[in-house]
Amino acid sequence: MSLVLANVEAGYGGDPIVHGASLTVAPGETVALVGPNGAGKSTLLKSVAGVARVSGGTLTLDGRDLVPLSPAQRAEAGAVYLPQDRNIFRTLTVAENLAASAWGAKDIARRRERVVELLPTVKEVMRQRAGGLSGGQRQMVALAMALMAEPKVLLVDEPTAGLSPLLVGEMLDMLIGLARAGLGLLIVEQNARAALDRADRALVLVDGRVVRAGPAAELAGMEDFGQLFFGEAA
Ligand SMILES: Nc1ncnc2c1ncn2[C@@H]1O[C@H](COP(=O)(O)OP(=O)(O)OP(=O)(O)O)[C@@H](O)[C@H]1O
Repeated sequence: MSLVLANVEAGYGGDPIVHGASLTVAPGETVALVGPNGAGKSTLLKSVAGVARVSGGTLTLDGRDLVPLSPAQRAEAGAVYLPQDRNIFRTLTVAENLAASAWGAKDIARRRERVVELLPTVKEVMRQRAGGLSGGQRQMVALAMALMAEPKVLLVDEPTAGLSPLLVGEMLDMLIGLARAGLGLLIVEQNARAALDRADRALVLVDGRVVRAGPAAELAGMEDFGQLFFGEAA
């Protein structure tokens, strides 16, 4: 088991926002965090990344306690965070962007080859300036940049934000393809149905608490799905 959270309480220094969340992400597995706006999904993801504060419970990656580590140390340990608003350097080429995000690694060329194996379409835009790419291509480059850190588990916050409905599916399929290649994937996703259709397992967060957890396909079929997510009448 790669990433393990047990009874995690997390927030930003004031009252906790996430209360007692437990989850695991194994290599090769995709776990989706879904739930209504403001439920604490991003905060839970940030608590793994080291951007939000863990005030209770335990958080380990391959048995190593992540809580005392800085965000950079967590990335080095293998827990790599891809924030929703990840900046790419618009005036640099894609190749330069990838090199800049390899955390000073000495084996940049090898890492880049591995990233191209995982995301072959990146190769087509490698020499282009990032600022000239489409929104979907820029998302892909941001993902490729995160992969340059060689994550064991990738923490992705709303990867489909701002994408057209057609690209939502493509982006999620691409992410799940990465997980199948061996890394663990923890995704916060607004498009709950699209995520549940594809992920292996899922957790539904409401008011900072995990109210459902299980195989994604089972959660997709739950009777009170609409009520939980959209406040629809049962
Ligand atoms: N940096 C911060 N400092 C203090 N409170 C914050 C911070 N970021 C988020 N919050 C608060 O934490 C709560 C949960 O927000 P969070 O972004 O984790 O929810 P979410 O489920 O990801 O929602 P959304 O789907 O709208 O992004 C909200 O009340 C929000 O105002």
